Amino acid sequence: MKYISTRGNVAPIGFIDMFLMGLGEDGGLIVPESIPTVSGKQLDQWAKLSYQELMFEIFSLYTNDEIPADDLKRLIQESYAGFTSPDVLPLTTLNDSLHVLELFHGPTFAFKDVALSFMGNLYAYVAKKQNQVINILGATSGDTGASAISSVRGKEGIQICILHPNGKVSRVQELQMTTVQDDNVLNLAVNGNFDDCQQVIKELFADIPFKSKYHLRAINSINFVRILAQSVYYFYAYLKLSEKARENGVNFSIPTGNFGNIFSGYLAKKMGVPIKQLVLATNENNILERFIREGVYKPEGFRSTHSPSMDIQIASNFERYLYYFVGEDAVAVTARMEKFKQEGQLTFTEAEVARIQQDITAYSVGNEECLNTIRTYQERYGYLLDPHSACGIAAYEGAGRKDDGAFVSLATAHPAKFDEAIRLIGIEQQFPERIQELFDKPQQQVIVDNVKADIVARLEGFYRVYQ
Ligand SMILES: Cc1ncc(COP(=O)(O)O)c(C=O)c1O
Ligand SMILES: N[C@@H](CCOP(=O)(O)O)C(=O)O
Repeated sequence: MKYISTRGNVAPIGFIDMFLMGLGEDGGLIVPESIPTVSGKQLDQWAKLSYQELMFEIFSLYTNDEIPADDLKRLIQESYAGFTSPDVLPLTTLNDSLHVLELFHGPTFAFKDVALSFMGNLYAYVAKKQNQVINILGATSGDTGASAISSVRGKEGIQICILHPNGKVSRVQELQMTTVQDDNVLNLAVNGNFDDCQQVIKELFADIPFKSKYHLRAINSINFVRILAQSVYYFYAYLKLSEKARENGVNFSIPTGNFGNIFSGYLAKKMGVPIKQLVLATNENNILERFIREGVYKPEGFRSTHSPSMDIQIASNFERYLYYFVGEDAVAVTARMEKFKQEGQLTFTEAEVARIQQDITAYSVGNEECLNTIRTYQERYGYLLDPHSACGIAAYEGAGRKDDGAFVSLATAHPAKFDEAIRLIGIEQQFPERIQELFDKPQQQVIVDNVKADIVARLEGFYRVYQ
């Protein structure tokens, strides 16, 4: 298996090189040259596998044996040892057709741990094998940063800098990132929003001399390994449902911001998971919903919502979807992305919108609707949703076709991470100990304006130069 760029100007590379490259050096996103498929028979044979065993099988289709099987198995086992559920990702049934896949039982209580616990270990493995310094640069609206820091803090050969929007993450997210005292961690709190942070890091990844000098590495979903690791939970959810529950197929409702969570489902479907509907849930930052409903991809005023991790306008993985939408034609992707850069928007024809809607159904969730959903599900099922997971459920309620098989709604964070919203509906929750203890710890972060030169100066003072 080789990997190429959506813009067509990266010579095919192997798995480890793809992992290290992160963003394509031509500014595109990395995708596999061809997507491996899994037959129904093979899927059935995987039904009894543990999460770790399933992940090993799926990754083996992509790694070209560049990581010996025993090493890959060990890395996977170690990555999920810190998850608190024996199932890693428990599937909770709320009613005959609605199931919630809980992706938040990792060290930082959000779904990002599913991929990043593994990626942290993989970076440490590569650093050791290749005697490399790994300088990680990431942008976060709160969860990716906390999870990435947790996965590499104190690890030899790795430095990590995370940019987050100052004052626009939840209190717990901020504490999770900034109470880490290890020397290999730098938190930059940027006076701006998540899109500003993401813009800066994408520019730095596209600056090849800078990237090479520091050997910059990505943990965001621009890195295909993130997407691949997240695709595993779609297989897992499908296989965890009883044969009876999934006899008419399976559908997913997916809280989405950077398009990574849903793109992983799109990939799993292309690999052979018999998924019928992919329902994309956004909050009031609904560029993706407008793209799917109206065929206009255009950022509009940023809003702070009760689901701050999804307060995103420009979605990284949109380009990966575009690549498959235009028939894996890198020239067409480049032309459209160039147009987007020039004109600030992309429009799609009616016929194209109809095709997009065959792939994905979209629903945007207002702030009040988000809170009402949390309240209703607490009353109806005694189940406390976090505001992001509530967007997924609201989208299932508002846009899912219920007569079309089982529905799995992805629960992407623990409600304790977003107590600001939970309190608004009058619910007082007990925090898990690992969250409660954060409130007594000192914080370390550097507040910077959204000025690229200032951010670069901070990075240059922090990263080790690769010799
Ligand atoms: C809790 C939570 N849910 C959902 C999402 C959406 O995921 P993605 O941006 O990968 O689509 C994010 C991050 O954006 C998140 O942190
Ligand atoms: N919600 C994310 C935003 C970054 O997205 P990523 O999937 O590209 O890492 C976060 O919590 O930081």
